[in-house]
Amino acid sequence: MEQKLIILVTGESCAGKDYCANVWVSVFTTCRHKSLTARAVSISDVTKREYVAATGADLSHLLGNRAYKEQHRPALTTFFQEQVRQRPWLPEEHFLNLAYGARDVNVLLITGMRDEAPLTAFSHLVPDSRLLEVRVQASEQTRRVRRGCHEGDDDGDENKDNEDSNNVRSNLMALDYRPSLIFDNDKTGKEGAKRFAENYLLPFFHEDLQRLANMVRPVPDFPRPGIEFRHVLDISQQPGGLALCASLLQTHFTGDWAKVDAVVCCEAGGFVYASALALQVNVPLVLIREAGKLPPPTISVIKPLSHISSLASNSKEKRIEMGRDVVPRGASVVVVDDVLSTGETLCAVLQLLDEADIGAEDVSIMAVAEFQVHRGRELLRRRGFGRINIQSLLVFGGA
Ligand SMILES: O=P(O)(O)OC[C@H]1O[C@H](OP(=O)(O)OP(=O)(O)O)[C@H](O)[C@@H]1O
Ligand SMILES: Nc1ncnc2[nH]cnc12
Repeated sequence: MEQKLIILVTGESCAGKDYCANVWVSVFTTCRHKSLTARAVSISDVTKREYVAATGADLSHLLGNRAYKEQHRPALTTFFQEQVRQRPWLPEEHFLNLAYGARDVNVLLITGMRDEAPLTAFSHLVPDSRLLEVRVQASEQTRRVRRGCHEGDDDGDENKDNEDSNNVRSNLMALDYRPSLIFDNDKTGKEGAKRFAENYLLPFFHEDLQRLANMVRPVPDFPRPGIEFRHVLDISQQPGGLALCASLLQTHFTGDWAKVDAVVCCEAGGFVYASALALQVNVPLVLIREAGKLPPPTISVIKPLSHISSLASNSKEKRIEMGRDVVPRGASVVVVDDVLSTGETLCAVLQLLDEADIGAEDVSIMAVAEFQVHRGRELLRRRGFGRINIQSLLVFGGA
């Protein structure tokens, strides 16, 4: 079976999360190039069921009747908070229950999420699936209108009171993390949502991406017993591999190449794909090397070992460097690497860019392959780089 795609559909109340999720289900299931199955579910329904079991409230009213739900909202919120206090792993449990329950479909869309940065919080739990967060946005005015006219249209969000009384949270700029994709849902009707899915969601099932994944062979017990190594660099050693990878990096980038001043990469793996991409998009490279290899003036930072290098070597860390004046201040850059696993390498690169006065707001990251189980995104967020757009062409499970 195809790799499963799990889409967390987030956004403010009445932005149209459930509406969009259902439109996107129909785009997947009616796709002419591929036979795909898809389902949308709300993660907050589980809490509602547990609330009903504990209080005797009416489930069907709670799921479908807005007025009834409004009446129960404060109690529901308190109930959920108390549940999480007693069982801190509840959000993870709920998420996993939905993921396991959807083993039969190619695409699972989850609405009703309350978690901050849910991709960072959950992706390691489903390391074999690709997890995306799509944030649905609409203006305050549109949301107010929708709240009035979508009688009975439940968007599964018990946190409405908090959100609506707090305009800071309602501003995407105020989010301290970056969703994978943002859909502007101000216009009425399905057309915009459909086009969005065709342009940004269906490409994850394109045969070229599958062809790229097939070029990465698994190598058992390397560099240590029990590790299934994925030879990501081997893509470049196969006929057409480098060109395919560069072209997918170019087309999957959600930013605008015309606004990118440099492609930044770190030796050795990063050099390979970044060079091919830079050639294709006609943007200069910025090369980060191990200390002592570049002529002065340089700036440098300590880089802890990557996950795979820490398995293969006894040393602890090294120093990496880049030319001090190669990136003009205020430039926009895309960092390209072959692998994202623990995120230590990317953190060091971002620190180096920071030293060069390139702020996180001017950086995007593209990795050829991500190993979600090592929680690289979580590390980046903890180190203050959570608002950077990170895109990975391939996602692999395993150690
Ligand atoms: O997220 P991380 O755990 O940091 O892993 C990712 C890094 O691992 C590999 O590099 P490595 O430092 O092993 O050296 P190489 O590129 O020379 O193979 C790869 O090229 C990435 O840069
Ligand atoms: N299994 C794996 N194969 C290749 N690179 C990795 N980095 C982290 N885990 C890896």
